[in-house]
Amino acid sequence: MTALEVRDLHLPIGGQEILKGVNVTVAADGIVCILGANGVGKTTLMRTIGGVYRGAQGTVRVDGVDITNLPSHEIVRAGVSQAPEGRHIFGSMTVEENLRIGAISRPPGELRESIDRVCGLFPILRERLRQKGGSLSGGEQQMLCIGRALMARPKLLMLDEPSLGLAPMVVRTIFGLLQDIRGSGTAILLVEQNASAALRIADYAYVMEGGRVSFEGAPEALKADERIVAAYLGGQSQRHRAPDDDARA
Ligand SMILES: Nc1ncnc2c1ncn2[C@@H]1O[C@H](COP(=O)(O)OP(=O)(O)OP(=O)(O)O)[C@@H](O)[C@H]1O
Repeated sequence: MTALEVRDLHLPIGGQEILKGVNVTVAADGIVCILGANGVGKTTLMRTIGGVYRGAQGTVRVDGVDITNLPSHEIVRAGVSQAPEGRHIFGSMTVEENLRIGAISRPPGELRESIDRVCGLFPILRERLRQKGGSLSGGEQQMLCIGRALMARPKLLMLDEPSLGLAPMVVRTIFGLLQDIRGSGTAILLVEQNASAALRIADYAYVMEGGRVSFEGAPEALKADERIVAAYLGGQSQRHRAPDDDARA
């Protein structure tokens, strides 16, 4: 089963084609990452899938259902949630109120159980439920952002740069939790500048350049490609690594 199938997706903005025929697939239990330099269309791809940008050509299917160009609230109902870049937590609202906003598309009777599920994944949020969102640390705010997206019980969770501005240890914790989320039945599409961290948890990756996918494959294939390593992984390809390099990383 596929959680997401994007076929030949084109998106014009202001007369300029920003997405130029993108194909991406995420399996129902998959973690897929999208790498690429600034301005190549990664965020635009997520926003087009999520219905923030409309007027696309091509198709976007979620769990087999065509959601191309639907309004974003219908796309949330179809099973797609986003944790956007910059987190966009409501700082003057409590953690619980932030979580409730994420459940707006769901029946009210589910609310308590959904909060429990999210707090099961992120126990620190349970301790902070009555605190204001703005009082949380950066890592906790990222957890709240992901938790809020999970309140909609998505089939597909899209994350845009979740590691941005976070210490390496916090990134490790959050990326570990993404593996738990996948294990709980939600597929993940991850846009990430921190390619090393993303490739550690992804099953498959796409590299975008100029609005197109320029390379795709399993993480091992990316790590073995000298051009990809030089551009995104800042060092030697796996073929040239010393045996103990991974232990030091
Ligand atoms: N609303 C918009 N209006 C005009 N141009 C836009 C708009 N959204 C995106 N673009 C342009 O589309 C291109 C791709 O932007 P996008 O934000 O998708 O890149 P990105 O790969 O996510 O990079 P970054 O990591 O810097 O966010 C850029 O040239 C950007 O200026």
